[in-house]
Amino acid sequence: MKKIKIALLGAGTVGGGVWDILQTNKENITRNCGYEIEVEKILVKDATKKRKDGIPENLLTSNFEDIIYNDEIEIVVEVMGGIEPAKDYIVKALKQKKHVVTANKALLANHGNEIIKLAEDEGVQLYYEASVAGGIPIIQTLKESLAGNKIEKMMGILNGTTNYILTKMTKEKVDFDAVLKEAQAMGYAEADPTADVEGYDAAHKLTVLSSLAFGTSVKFDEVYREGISKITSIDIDYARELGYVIKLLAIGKEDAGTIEMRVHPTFISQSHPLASVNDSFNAIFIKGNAVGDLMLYGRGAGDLPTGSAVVGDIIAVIKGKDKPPVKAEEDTSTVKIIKPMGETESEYYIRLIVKDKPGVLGTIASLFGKHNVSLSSVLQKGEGVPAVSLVFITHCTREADVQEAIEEIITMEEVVELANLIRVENGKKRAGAQ
Ligand SMILES: NC(=O)C1=CN([C@@H]2O[C@H](COP(=O)(O)OP(=O)(O)OC[C@H]3O[C@@H](n4cnc5c(N)ncnc54)[C@H](OP(=O)(O)O)[C@@H]3O)[C@@H](O)[C@H]2O)C=CC1
Ligand SMILES: N[C@@H](CC=O)C(=O)O
Ligand code: NA
Repeated sequence: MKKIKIALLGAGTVGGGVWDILQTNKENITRNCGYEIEVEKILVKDATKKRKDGIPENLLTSNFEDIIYNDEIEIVVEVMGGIEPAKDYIVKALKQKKHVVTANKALLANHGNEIIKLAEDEGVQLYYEASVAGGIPIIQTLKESLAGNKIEKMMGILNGTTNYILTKMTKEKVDFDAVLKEAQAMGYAEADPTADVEGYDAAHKLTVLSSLAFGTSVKFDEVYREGISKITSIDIDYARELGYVIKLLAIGKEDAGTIEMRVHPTFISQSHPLASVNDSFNAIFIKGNAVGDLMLYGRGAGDLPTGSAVVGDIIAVIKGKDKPPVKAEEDTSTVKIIKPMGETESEYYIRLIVKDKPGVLGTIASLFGKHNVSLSSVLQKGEGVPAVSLVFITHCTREADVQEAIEEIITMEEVVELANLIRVENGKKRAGAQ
Protein backbone atom coordinates (compact mmCIF):
# COMPACT_ATOMS: atom_id res chain seq x y z
CA MET A 1 0.00 0.00 0.00
CA LYS A 2 1.24 3.51 -0.89
CA LYS A 3 1.94 5.79 2.08
CA ILE A 4 1.50 9.53 2.48
CA LYS A 5 3.04 11.56 5.28
CA ILE A 6 1.23 14.39 6.99
CA ALA A 7 1.93 16.72 9.91
CA LEU A 8 -0.51 18.10 12.45
CA LEU A 9 -0.08 21.60 13.86
CA GLY A 10 -1.86 21.16 17.19
CA ALA A 11 -2.84 18.21 19.36
CA GLY A 12 -5.65 19.77 21.38
CA THR A 13 -9.36 19.04 21.05
CA VAL A 14 -9.40 18.92 17.23
CA GLY A 15 -5.88 17.56 16.76
CA GLY A 16 -6.66 14.80 19.28
CA GLY A 17 -9.90 14.00 17.41
CA VAL A 18 -8.05 13.80 14.10
CA TRP A 19 -5.48 11.47 15.64
CA ASP A 20 -8.23 9.20 17.04
CA ILE A 21 -10.10 8.99 13.75
CA LEU A 22 -6.93 8.23 11.79
CA GLN A 23 -6.26 5.30 14.14
CA THR A 24 -9.80 4.01 14.67
CA ASN A 25 -10.93 4.24 11.03
CA LYS A 26 -7.55 3.44 9.47
CA GLU A 27 -8.88 0.61 7.31
CA ASN A 28 -11.80 2.60 5.87
CA ILE A 29 -9.66 5.66 5.32
CA THR A 30 -6.97 3.69 3.49
CA ARG A 31 -9.62 2.07 1.32
CA ASN A 32 -11.26 5.46 0.60
CA CYS A 33 -8.14 7.28 -0.49
CA GLY A 34 -5.83 4.51 -1.66
CA TYR A 35 -3.04 5.59 0.67
CA GLU A 36 -2.01 4.73 4.20
CA ILE A 37 -1.87 8.04 6.05
CA GLU A 38 1.09 8.35 8.36
CA VAL A 39 1.36 11.19 10.88
CA GLU A 40 5.03 12.11 10.72
CA LYS A 41 5.14 15.04 13.18
CA ILE A 42 2.81 16.92 15.52
CA LEU A 43 3.58 20.51 16.45
CA VAL A 44 2.57 21.56 19.96
CA LYS A 45 3.47 24.43 22.26
CA ASP A 46 4.71 22.20 25.02
CA ALA A 47 6.19 18.91 23.79
CA THR A 48 6.62 17.63 27.36
CA LYS A 49 2.92 17.87 28.28
CA LYS A 50 1.02 14.60 28.84
CA ARG A 51 -1.01 13.82 25.70
CA LYS A 52 -4.04 11.80 24.82
CA ASP A 53 -3.37 8.07 25.10
CA GLY A 54 -1.89 6.72 21.94
CA ILE A 55 -0.02 9.79 20.63
CA PRO A 56 3.62 8.64 20.61
CA GLU A 57 5.93 11.14 22.30
CA ASN A 58 8.48 10.89 19.50
CA LEU A 59 6.05 12.51 17.06
CA LEU A 60 5.78 15.68 19.14
CA THR A 61 7.84 18.75 18.42
CA SER A 62 7.67 22.40 19.30
CA ASN A 63 9.88 23.34 16.36
CA PHE A 64 8.01 24.12 13.13
CA GLU A 65 11.24 23.67 11.16
CA ASP A 66 10.98 19.92 11.81
CA ILE A 67 7.89 20.02 9.62
CA ILE A 68 8.48 22.69 7.03
CA TYR A 69 11.90 21.36 6.02
CA ASN A 70 10.80 17.72 5.99
CA ASP A 71 10.26 17.07 2.28
CA GLU A 72 8.45 13.81 2.95
CA ILE A 73 5.53 15.67 4.56
CA GLU A 74 3.02 16.44 1.82
CA ILE A 75 0.07 17.72 3.84
CA VAL A 76 0.08 20.16 6.76
CA VAL A 77 -3.03 20.09 8.94
CA GLU A 78 -3.41 23.31 10.93
CA VAL A 79 -5.53 22.73 14.04
CA MET A 80 -3.72 25.02 16.45
CA GLY A 81 -5.92 28.14 16.10
CA GLY A 82 -5.22 31.85 16.42
CA ILE A 83 -3.95 34.22 13.74
CA GLU A 84 -0.21 34.13 14.37
CA PRO A 85 1.86 32.02 14.13
CA ALA A 86 -0.81 29.89 12.36
CA LYS A 87 -0.89 32.23 9.35
CA ASP A 88 2.88 32.31 9.05
CA TYR A 89 3.04 28.49 9.20
CA ILE A 90 0.30 28.05 6.57
CA VAL A 91 1.95 30.56 4.24
CA LYS A 92 5.31 28.80 4.65
CA ALA A 93 3.74 25.40 4.06
CA LEU A 94 1.99 26.56 0.87
CA LYS A 95 5.20 28.13 -0.39
CA GLN A 96 6.97 24.81 0.23
CA LYS A 97 4.28 23.26 -2.05
CA LYS A 98 2.65 21.40 0.80
CA HIS A 99 -1.14 21.03 0.71
CA VAL A 100 -2.94 22.54 3.69
CA VAL A 101 -6.05 21.59 5.64
CA THR A 102 -7.21 24.05 8.29
CA ALA A 103 -10.04 24.41 10.82
CA ASN A 104 -9.17 28.02 11.55
CA LYS A 105 -12.18 30.24 10.85
CA ALA A 106 -10.71 33.28 12.61
CA LEU A 107 -7.77 33.16 10.22
CA LEU A 108 -9.93 32.53 7.14
CA ALA A 109 -12.35 35.33 8.02
CA ASN A 110 -9.50 37.80 8.31
CA HIS A 111 -6.99 36.56 5.72
CA GLY A 112 -8.89 33.97 3.67
CA ASN A 113 -8.49 35.75 0.31
CA GLU A 114 -4.76 36.02 0.64
CA ILE A 115 -4.33 32.40 1.69
CA ILE A 116 -6.70 30.99 -0.95
CA LYS A 117 -4.91 33.01 -3.66
CA LEU A 118 -1.51 31.85 -2.44
CA ALA A 119 -2.60 28.20 -2.58
CA GLU A 120 -3.83 28.73 -6.15
CA ASP A 121 -0.61 30.50 -7.15
CA GLU A 122 1.48 27.70 -5.66
CA GLY A 123 -0.67 25.04 -7.35
CA VAL A 124 -1.45 23.27 -4.08
CA GLN A 125 -4.71 22.51 -2.35
CA LEU A 126 -6.31 24.24 0.60
CA TYR A 127 -9.31 22.70 2.33
CA TYR A 128 -11.21 24.14 5.30
CA GLU A 129 -14.42 22.15 5.88
CA ALA A 130 -13.96 22.05 9.67
CA SER A 131 -13.84 25.83 9.90
CA VAL A 132 -17.62 26.20 9.63
CA ALA A 133 -20.14 24.12 11.56
CA GLY A 134 -17.64 21.40 12.54
CA GLY A 135 -18.69 18.05 11.08
CA ILE A 136 -21.47 19.42 8.83
CA PRO A 137 -20.32 19.30 5.20
CA ILE A 138 -21.34 22.87 4.39
CA ILE A 139 -18.24 24.16 2.58
CA GLN A 140 -18.19 21.37 0.00
CA THR A 141 -21.98 21.61 -0.30
CA LEU A 142 -21.75 25.29 -1.25
CA LYS A 143 -18.72 24.76 -3.51
CA GLU A 144 -20.09 21.76 -5.34
CA SER A 145 -23.59 20.44 -4.69
CA LEU A 146 -25.24 23.89 -4.67
CA ALA A 147 -22.92 25.50 -7.20
CA GLY A 148 -25.74 25.64 -9.73
CA ASN A 149 -27.87 27.80 -7.48
CA LYS A 150 -28.06 31.46 -6.67
CA ILE A 151 -28.12 31.43 -2.88
CA GLU A 152 -30.77 33.87 -1.70
CA LYS A 153 -30.64 33.29 2.01
CA MET A 154 -28.71 31.39 4.71
CA MET A 155 -29.70 31.24 8.36
CA GLY A 156 -27.42 29.26 10.60
CA ILE A 157 -26.81 28.21 14.14
CA LEU A 158 -23.05 28.18 13.69
CA ASN A 159 -21.70 28.24 17.22
CA GLY A 160 -21.97 25.13 19.38
CA THR A 161 -20.95 26.80 22.64
CA THR A 162 -23.66 29.46 22.58
CA ASN A 163 -26.27 27.02 21.34
CA TYR A 164 -25.37 24.75 24.25
CA ILE A 165 -25.68 27.67 26.70
CA LEU A 166 -28.98 28.93 25.25
CA THR A 167 -30.41 25.39 25.24
CA LYS A 168 -29.53 24.92 28.92
CA MET A 169 -30.92 28.37 29.79
CA THR A 170 -34.16 27.56 27.95
CA LYS A 171 -34.69 24.07 29.35
CA GLU A 172 -33.33 24.47 32.87
CA LYS A 173 -32.73 27.36 35.23
CA VAL A 174 -28.96 27.51 35.02
CA ASP A 175 -26.12 29.84 35.78
CA PHE A 176 -24.50 31.28 32.64
CA ASP A 177 -20.91 30.95 33.88
CA ALA A 178 -21.41 27.35 35.05
CA VAL A 179 -22.81 26.28 31.65
CA LEU A 180 -20.00 28.04 29.83
CA LYS A 181 -17.54 26.05 31.95
CA GLU A 182 -19.34 22.83 30.91
CA ALA A 183 -19.05 23.82 27.23
CA GLN A 184 -15.34 24.50 27.74
CA ALA A 185 -14.83 21.14 29.46
CA MET A 186 -16.44 19.40 26.48
CA GLY A 187 -14.00 21.09 24.11
CA TYR A 188 -16.62 23.21 22.33
CA ALA A 189 -15.34 26.68 23.27
CA GLU A 190 -12.58 28.72 21.66
CA ALA A 191 -9.34 29.34 23.57
CA ASP A 192 -10.88 32.71 24.55
CA PRO A 193 -14.60 31.93 25.00
CA THR A 194 -15.48 35.62 24.48
CA ALA A 195 -15.19 34.74 20.79
CA ASP A 196 -18.13 32.36 21.23
CA VAL A 197 -20.24 34.32 23.70
CA GLU A 198 -19.97 37.67 21.92
CA GLY A 199 -20.68 36.23 18.46
CA TYR A 200 -17.21 36.70 16.91
CA ASP A 201 -16.87 32.99 16.12
CA ALA A 202 -20.27 32.86 14.38
CA ALA A 203 -19.37 36.06 12.50
CA HIS A 204 -16.07 34.48 11.36
CA LYS A 205 -18.03 31.52 10.03
CA LEU A 206 -20.63 33.72 8.34
CA THR A 207 -17.79 35.61 6.62
CA VAL A 208 -16.42 32.34 5.22
CA LEU A 209 -19.86 31.09 4.13
CA SER A 210 -20.93 34.40 2.59
CA SER A 211 -17.83 34.62 0.40
CA LEU A 212 -18.68 31.20 -1.01
CA ALA A 213 -22.45 31.56 -1.18
CA PHE A 214 -22.53 35.06 -2.67
CA GLY A 215 -19.45 34.68 -4.87
CA THR A 216 -17.64 37.74 -3.60
CA SER A 217 -14.95 38.38 -1.07
CA VAL A 218 -16.56 39.43 2.14
CA LYS A 219 -14.63 41.13 4.93
CA PHE A 220 -15.11 40.14 8.55
CA ASP A 221 -15.78 43.73 9.66
CA GLU A 222 -18.68 43.94 7.21
CA VAL A 223 -20.64 41.45 9.31
CA TYR A 224 -22.88 42.99 12.00
CA ARG A 225 -22.34 41.17 15.30
CA GLU A 226 -23.96 40.85 18.71
CA GLY A 227 -23.49 38.01 21.21
CA ILE A 228 -25.67 36.36 23.83
CA SER A 229 -24.30 37.99 26.98
CA LYS A 230 -27.37 40.26 27.37
CA ILE A 231 -29.90 37.43 27.12
CA THR A 232 -31.62 36.79 30.44
CA SER A 233 -34.05 34.14 31.64
CA ILE A 234 -36.72 36.89 31.54
CA ASP A 235 -36.29 37.25 27.75
CA ILE A 236 -36.31 33.48 27.33
CA ASP A 237 -39.60 33.27 29.27
CA TYR A 238 -41.20 36.03 27.17
CA ALA A 239 -40.01 34.30 24.00
CA ARG A 240 -41.66 31.06 25.13
CA GLU A 241 -44.90 32.86 26.05
CA LEU A 242 -44.99 34.52 22.63
CA GLY A 243 -44.35 31.24 20.74
CA TYR A 244 -40.63 31.70 20.02
CA VAL A 245 -37.20 30.41 21.06
CA ILE A 246 -34.02 32.50 21.19
CA LYS A 247 -31.10 31.35 19.03
CA LEU A 248 -27.85 33.03 18.08
CA LEU A 249 -28.41 33.18 14.33
CA ALA A 250 -25.98 34.01 11.56
CA ILE A 251 -28.02 35.44 8.71
CA GLY A 252 -26.81 36.11 5.17
CA LYS A 253 -29.08 37.32 2.37
CA GLU A 254 -28.59 38.53 -1.15
CA ASP A 255 -31.11 40.63 -2.96
CA ALA A 256 -30.39 42.31 -6.31
CA GLY A 257 -26.63 42.44 -5.77
CA THR A 258 -26.90 43.72 -2.19
CA ILE A 259 -25.73 41.51 0.65
CA GLU A 260 -26.91 41.55 4.22
CA MET A 261 -24.85 39.75 6.90
CA ARG A 262 -25.59 39.75 10.58
CA VAL A 263 -25.07 37.68 13.71
CA HIS A 264 -27.31 38.32 16.70
CA PRO A 265 -29.67 36.62 19.13
CA THR A 266 -32.95 36.09 17.32
CA PHE A 267 -36.49 35.10 18.16
CA ILE A 268 -37.58 32.31 15.83
CA SER A 269 -40.92 30.59 15.83
CA GLN A 270 -41.10 27.38 17.89
CA SER A 271 -42.27 25.66 14.70
CA HIS A 272 -39.22 26.69 12.60
CA PRO A 273 -36.82 23.76 11.94
CA LEU A 274 -33.95 25.75 13.52
CA ALA A 275 -35.89 26.05 16.80
CA SER A 276 -35.31 22.40 17.64
CA VAL A 277 -31.55 22.49 16.99
CA ASN A 278 -30.23 22.12 20.52
CA ASP A 279 -27.07 21.61 22.59
CA SER A 280 -23.83 21.76 20.59
CA PHE A 281 -25.65 20.90 17.36
CA ASN A 282 -25.42 23.36 14.48
CA ALA A 283 -27.67 23.74 11.47
CA ILE A 284 -27.76 25.81 8.33
CA PHE A 285 -30.98 26.64 6.61
CA ILE A 286 -30.39 27.63 2.97
CA LYS A 287 -32.66 28.94 0.27
CA GLY A 288 -31.33 28.46 -3.26
CA ASN A 289 -33.23 29.68 -6.32
CA ALA A 290 -33.22 26.17 -7.79
CA VAL A 291 -33.10 23.80 -4.84
CA GLY A 292 -35.55 25.80 -2.70
CA ASP A 293 -35.32 25.31 1.07
CA LEU A 294 -32.64 23.00 2.47
CA MET A 295 -31.31 22.36 5.95
CA LEU A 296 -28.07 20.72 7.04
CA TYR A 297 -27.85 19.56 10.65
CA GLY A 298 -25.11 18.02 12.76
CA ARG A 299 -22.48 18.50 15.43
CA GLY A 300 -20.77 21.85 15.12
CA ALA A 301 -18.05 21.41 17.73
CA GLY A 302 -16.07 18.83 19.65
CA ASP A 303 -13.15 16.54 18.90
CA LEU A 304 -14.62 13.77 16.72
CA PRO A 305 -17.23 15.78 14.75
CA THR A 306 -14.63 18.42 13.88
CA GLY A 307 -12.00 15.75 13.32
CA SER A 308 -14.40 14.07 10.90
CA ALA A 309 -14.38 17.17 8.67
CA VAL A 310 -10.59 17.50 8.90
CA VAL A 311 -10.01 13.85 7.97
CA GLY A 312 -12.50 14.22 5.09
CA ASP A 313 -10.42 17.16 3.85
CA ILE A 314 -7.17 15.18 4.14
CA ILE A 315 -8.73 12.45 2.01
CA ALA A 316 -9.98 15.04 -0.52
CA VAL A 317 -6.45 16.44 -0.78
CA ILE A 318 -5.00 12.97 -1.33
CA LYS A 319 -7.55 12.18 -4.02
CA GLY A 320 -6.82 15.45 -5.85
CA LYS A 321 -3.11 15.77 -5.28
CA ASP A 322 -1.99 14.26 -8.53
CA LYS A 323 -4.52 16.11 -10.67
CA PRO A 324 -3.56 19.37 -12.38
CA PRO A 325 -4.49 22.33 -10.12
CA VAL A 326 -7.57 24.35 -11.08
CA LYS A 327 -6.95 28.08 -10.89
CA ALA A 328 -10.10 30.15 -10.42
CA GLU A 329 -10.49 33.00 -12.88
CA GLU A 330 -10.20 36.37 -11.19
CA ASP A 331 -13.71 37.81 -11.35
CA THR A 332 -13.99 41.56 -11.01
CA SER A 333 -17.69 41.60 -11.83
CA THR A 334 -18.77 40.19 -8.48
CA VAL A 335 -18.25 43.20 -6.23
CA LYS A 336 -21.45 43.44 -4.28
CA ILE A 337 -22.87 46.14 -2.07
CA ILE A 338 -23.11 45.45 1.65
CA LYS A 339 -26.38 46.65 3.12
CA PRO A 340 -25.83 48.91 6.14
CA MET A 341 -27.39 47.47 9.30
CA GLY A 342 -29.74 50.48 9.55
CA GLU A 343 -31.31 49.47 6.22
CA THR A 344 -32.03 45.89 7.26
CA GLU A 345 -35.57 44.96 8.18
CA SER A 346 -37.15 42.63 10.68
CA GLU A 347 -39.67 42.45 13.45
CA TYR A 348 -38.41 43.37 16.92
CA TYR A 349 -38.93 42.30 20.51
CA ILE A 350 -38.34 45.34 22.70
CA ARG A 351 -38.43 45.11 26.49
CA LEU A 352 -38.51 48.34 28.43
CA ILE A 353 -38.53 48.85 32.19
CA VAL A 354 -40.87 51.76 32.92
CA LYS A 355 -42.38 53.47 35.97
CA ASP A 356 -45.98 52.32 36.33
CA LYS A 357 -47.74 55.65 35.74
CA PRO A 358 -50.93 56.35 33.78
CA GLY A 359 -50.35 57.32 30.14
CA VAL A 360 -46.81 55.90 29.80
CA LEU A 361 -47.84 53.13 27.41
CA GLY A 362 -49.75 55.60 25.22
CA THR A 363 -46.79 58.01 25.01
CA ILE A 364 -44.37 55.22 24.10
CA ALA A 365 -46.75 53.83 21.48
CA SER A 366 -47.10 57.26 19.88
CA LEU A 367 -43.29 57.72 19.81
CA PHE A 368 -42.97 54.39 17.99
CA GLY A 369 -45.61 55.62 15.56
CA LYS A 370 -43.76 58.90 15.04
CA HIS A 371 -40.74 56.88 13.83
CA ASN A 372 -42.78 54.61 11.51
CA VAL A 373 -42.57 51.65 13.88
CA SER A 374 -45.86 49.82 13.90
CA LEU A 375 -46.62 47.56 16.86
CA SER A 376 -48.16 44.13 16.61
CA SER A 377 -48.46 43.29 20.32
CA VAL A 378 -47.81 44.66 23.80
CA LEU A 379 -47.44 42.82 27.11
CA GLN A 380 -47.19 44.40 30.53
CA LYS A 381 -46.01 42.53 33.60
CA GLY A 382 -45.38 43.47 37.21
CA GLU A 383 -48.53 45.50 37.98
CA GLY A 384 -48.58 47.05 41.45
CA VAL A 385 -44.82 47.55 41.66
CA PRO A 386 -43.07 50.85 40.96
CA ALA A 387 -41.32 49.61 37.79
CA VAL A 388 -42.91 47.26 35.27
CA SER A 389 -41.73 45.40 32.17
CA LEU A 390 -43.34 46.57 28.94
CA VAL A 391 -42.77 44.20 26.05
CA PHE A 392 -43.47 45.23 22.46
CA ILE A 393 -43.38 43.14 19.30
CA THR A 394 -43.24 45.29 16.20
CA HIS A 395 -44.32 44.62 12.65
CA CYS A 396 -41.51 44.35 10.11
CA THR A 397 -39.58 47.60 10.39
CA ARG A 398 -36.38 49.30 9.23
CA GLU A 399 -33.62 48.91 11.82
CA ALA A 400 -32.77 52.64 11.69
CA ASP A 401 -36.39 53.57 12.49
CA VAL A 402 -36.42 51.28 15.53
CA GLN A 403 -33.10 52.63 16.79
CA GLU A 404 -34.26 56.24 16.40
CA ALA A 405 -37.53 55.49 18.21
CA ILE A 406 -35.66 53.82 21.09
CA GLU A 407 -33.22 56.72 21.31
CA GLU A 408 -36.14 59.09 21.88
CA ILE A 409 -38.13 56.75 24.14
CA ILE A 410 -35.30 56.20 26.60
CA THR A 411 -35.05 59.95 27.21
CA MET A 412 -38.56 59.85 28.78
CA GLU A 413 -38.46 60.41 32.51
CA GLU A 414 -40.78 57.39 33.07
CA VAL A 415 -38.51 54.98 31.17
CA VAL A 416 -35.98 53.37 33.49
CA GLU A 417 -34.07 51.40 30.84
CA LEU A 418 -34.10 49.47 27.59
CA ALA A 419 -33.78 45.97 29.06
CA ASN A 420 -33.36 44.26 25.69
CA LEU A 421 -33.94 44.51 21.96
CA ILE A 422 -33.97 41.23 20.02
CA ARG A 423 -34.72 40.80 16.33
CA VAL A 424 -37.53 38.46 15.34
CA GLU A 425 -36.99 36.41 12.17
CA ASN A 426 -40.31 35.68 10.53
CA GLY A 427 -39.40 35.99 6.89
CA LYS A 428 -42.02 38.73 6.50
CA LYS A 429 -41.41 41.94 4.58
CA ARG A 430 -42.22 45.49 5.64
CA ALA A 431 -45.64 46.67 4.47
CA GLY A 432 -45.11 48.40 1.12
CA ALA A 433 -41.56 46.96 0.68
CA GLN A 434 -40.63 45.21 -2.62
N1 LIG B 1 -12.89 22.83 19.44
C1 LIG B 1 -13.77 22.73 18.45
O1 LIG B 1 -14.86 22.15 18.61
C2 LIG B 1 -13.48 23.34 17.13
C3 LIG B 1 -12.31 24.07 16.90
N2 LIG B 1 -12.08 24.59 15.66
C4 LIG B 1 -10.84 25.31 15.41
O2 LIG B 1 -9.76 24.37 15.48
C5 LIG B 1 -8.58 25.00 15.95
C6 LIG B 1 -8.06 24.26 17.16
O3 LIG B 1 -9.03 24.28 18.18
P1 LIG B 1 -8.89 23.35 19.48
O4 LIG B 1 -8.38 22.01 19.10
O5 LIG B 1 -10.20 23.45 20.17
O6 LIG B 1 -7.77 24.12 20.31
P2 LIG B 1 -6.94 23.58 21.56
O7 LIG B 1 -6.61 24.79 22.37
O8 LIG B 1 -7.61 22.46 22.21
O9 LIG B 1 -5.58 23.00 20.90
C7 LIG B 1 -4.64 23.82 20.31
C8 LIG B 1 -3.40 22.99 20.02
O10 LIG B 1 -2.48 23.77 19.27
C9 LIG B 1 -1.22 23.85 19.96
N3 LIG B 1 -0.73 25.22 19.80
C10 LIG B 1 -1.39 26.37 20.04
N4 LIG B 1 -0.59 27.42 19.78
C11 LIG B 1 0.59 26.92 19.37
C12 LIG B 1 1.83 27.51 18.97
N5 LIG B 1 2.00 28.82 18.95
N6 LIG B 1 2.84 26.68 18.60
C13 LIG B 1 2.66 25.34 18.62
N7 LIG B 1 1.52 24.73 19.00
C14 LIG B 1 0.50 25.51 19.37
C15 LIG B 1 -1.51 23.55 21.41
O11 LIG B 1 -0.33 23.00 22.01
P3 LIG B 1 -0.31 22.54 23.56
O12 LIG B 1 -1.19 21.32 23.58
O13 LIG B 1 1.12 22.24 23.86
O14 LIG B 1 -0.88 23.68 24.34
C16 LIG B 1 -2.63 22.53 21.27
O15 LIG B 1 -2.14 21.24 21.08
C17 LIG B 1 -8.99 26.46 16.20
O16 LIG B 1 -8.72 27.22 15.04
C18 LIG B 1 -10.49 26.37 16.43
O17 LIG B 1 -11.16 27.58 16.13
C19 LIG B 1 -12.94 24.41 14.60
C20 LIG B 1 -14.10 23.71 14.77
C21 LIG B 1 -14.48 23.14 16.06
N1 LIG C 1 -16.09 27.30 19.52
C1 LIG C 1 -16.74 26.78 18.37
C2 LIG C 1 -16.07 25.51 17.93
C3 LIG C 1 -16.41 25.14 16.57
O1 LIG C 1 -16.24 25.86 15.60
C4 LIG C 1 -18.19 26.50 18.67
O2 LIG C 1 -18.56 26.54 19.85
O3 LIG C 1 -18.95 26.28 17.73
NA1 NA D 1 -18.10 21.89 8.26
